[in-house]
Amino acid sequence: MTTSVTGQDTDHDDERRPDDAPLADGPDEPIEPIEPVGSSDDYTDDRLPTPKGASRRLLLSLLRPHRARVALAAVLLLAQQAAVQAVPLLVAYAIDSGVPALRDDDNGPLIAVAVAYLLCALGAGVLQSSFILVSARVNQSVLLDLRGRIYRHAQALSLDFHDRYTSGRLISRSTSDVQSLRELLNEGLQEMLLILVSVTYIGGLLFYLDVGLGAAALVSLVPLALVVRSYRRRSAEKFNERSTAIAAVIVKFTETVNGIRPVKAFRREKANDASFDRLNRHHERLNGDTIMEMCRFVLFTRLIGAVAVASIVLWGAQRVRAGDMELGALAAGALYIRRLYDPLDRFAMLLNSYQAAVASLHKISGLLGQRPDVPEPRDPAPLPERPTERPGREVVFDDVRFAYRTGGDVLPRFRLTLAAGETTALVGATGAGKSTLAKLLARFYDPTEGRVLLDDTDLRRLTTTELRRGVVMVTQEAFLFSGTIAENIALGKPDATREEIEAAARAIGAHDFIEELPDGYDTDVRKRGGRISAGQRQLVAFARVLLANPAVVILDEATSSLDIPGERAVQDAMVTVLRDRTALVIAHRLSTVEIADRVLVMERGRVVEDGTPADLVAGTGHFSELHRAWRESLV
Ligand SMILES: Nc1ncnc2c1ncn2[C@@H]1O[C@H](COP(=O)(O)OP(=O)(O)OP(=O)(O)O)[C@@H](O)[C@H]1O
Repeated sequence: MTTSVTGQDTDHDDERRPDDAPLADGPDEPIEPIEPVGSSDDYTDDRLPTPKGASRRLLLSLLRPHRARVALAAVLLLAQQAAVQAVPLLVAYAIDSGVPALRDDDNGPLIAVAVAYLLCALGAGVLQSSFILVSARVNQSVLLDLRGRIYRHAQALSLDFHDRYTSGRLISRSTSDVQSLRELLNEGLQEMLLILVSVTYIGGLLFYLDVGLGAAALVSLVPLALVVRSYRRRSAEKFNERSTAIAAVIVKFTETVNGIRPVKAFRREKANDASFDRLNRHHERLNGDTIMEMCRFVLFTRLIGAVAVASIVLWGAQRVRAGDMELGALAAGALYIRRLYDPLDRFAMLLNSYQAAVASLHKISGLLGQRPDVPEPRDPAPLPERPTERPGREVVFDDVRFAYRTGGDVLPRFRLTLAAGETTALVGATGAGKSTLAKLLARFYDPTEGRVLLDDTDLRRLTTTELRRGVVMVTQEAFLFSGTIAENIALGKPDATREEIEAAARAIGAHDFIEELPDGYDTDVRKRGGRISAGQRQLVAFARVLLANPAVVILDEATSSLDIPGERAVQDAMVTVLRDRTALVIAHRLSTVEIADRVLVMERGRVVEDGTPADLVAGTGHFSELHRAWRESLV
């Protein structure tokens, strides 16, 4: 998708969006190459090449700023578990010492046990709430940071990436994938830690009560560990597939909503229903698979747990009878062993959310690992001062060759100079390479070979800010962002005053219609009454450019003709925008070509005719033919 100052998608998007083409290595990067994470990107299964350990590194980098809170949460958790796990010990003490003392009329030990119990229960409650509070703060910050990172990164990635990855997938990353991480962090991780800490405590306490009991419990954990391992392995793949499947559902949904006009125009509703239904069912089927895996896991762990508890209690009873163990120790031991196995069902659920989160984190880290094909320079060069005596800047395509990732050369090697301050019209059949040439000048892509120079400075050496100050592209259908008309114009210069905004609108001829809107410049473009026509949107986009005041402007003229009064207004505005700049116009109208200083006719990626409009009309080439046809169509 090609976005510009107007934020609009240029043509061809739909043809290039599909994920089905295998992608070759990225273009050469002569200046400051950044190692791409991977070269063969298979987007069909929604996975980007992710280096080993990337998810872990991502999680650590998210947690690092909250080290102190994480440490505090760990201490709170350890203390809370110490309080919780002291209870069976108190029971053992009550049975073995409290009850015999009571028989001797000494109720002191039992009262001590009761007080200790109360303190433990109270302490555990307070510690647990503090733990929840501290960890919730960490989780919130982590998720906030992660969503922000995804958004910033998505904006920073090149058009080439967006052409292939689709907006639906990006939405899926920042919604359902972040959500599954949220579920893990908010509930899953806390409980998992709780279980792990409690299992460690219980193990230690069982050994303390009786070495035999401890050893028996430890042995019973071996089959359990095997079952957990096998479940993790089997379900990991299922979760990955499920997360891919939900992304496909979201992709289909956003594609339909984004393309609702063609959907209706071509009566695609039924066909879309069918394919959406297929994707939806596929996702549900995978969901069912993950639930089956969990059922299997619960069944096995329950079985192992029941057998282990029964065997240990029977064996312990024998030892009590033989006088090898105190009754209190057996009672406490039985309580501990139950506590050891009780949370296992929960553990299965937690493993589920853990697996889902791992799959999501993997995908997110794959996305965040992508490097822009059009990177920021490490050694930026400033643009030279604009000489006052001449407007615009000189543009040179210096031995440029260009191929998209997916095919052969679209622009074979060429050299082209656009003189400062001149308006050049690009004409040619569809697919000739006009937009590609324009996109190279806007640095939406970098040349495969050669350089694009702006006043002798390679575009690759300009920072984004400097580049956008120097070159602005306006695409066919001006896109308005949510906000007011004034805000939309001010995109060209965020610190512009209201006077400057109005002056730009006046110069473009947009002031009158803006004043007639319900709230004038403060009309919200997404609200009722704020809807404006295609021609008016163009005018707003032109006012934006005028305010941005770039040295070079690239214009992709709308192919569809506007109504005549509208066209006149747009045409006049265009002349204003082009004045005193170097301009490259992908021209679809004769009137536009006629105001150009120079016309380039393109055919299969090459410039086949080059001259002033008058020269070319007088000649015998393609342009004179085109010109004749144009003239005839106007009669
Ligand atoms: N992102 C892309 N990935 C792969 N191929 C592309 C991409 N964009 C354009 N192409 C191909 O490059 C060639 C030139 O396309 P380009 O859009 O530059 O033509 P154009 O002259 O601007 O056409 P139109 O007048 O229809 O806009 C076409 O064959 C097109 O299919």
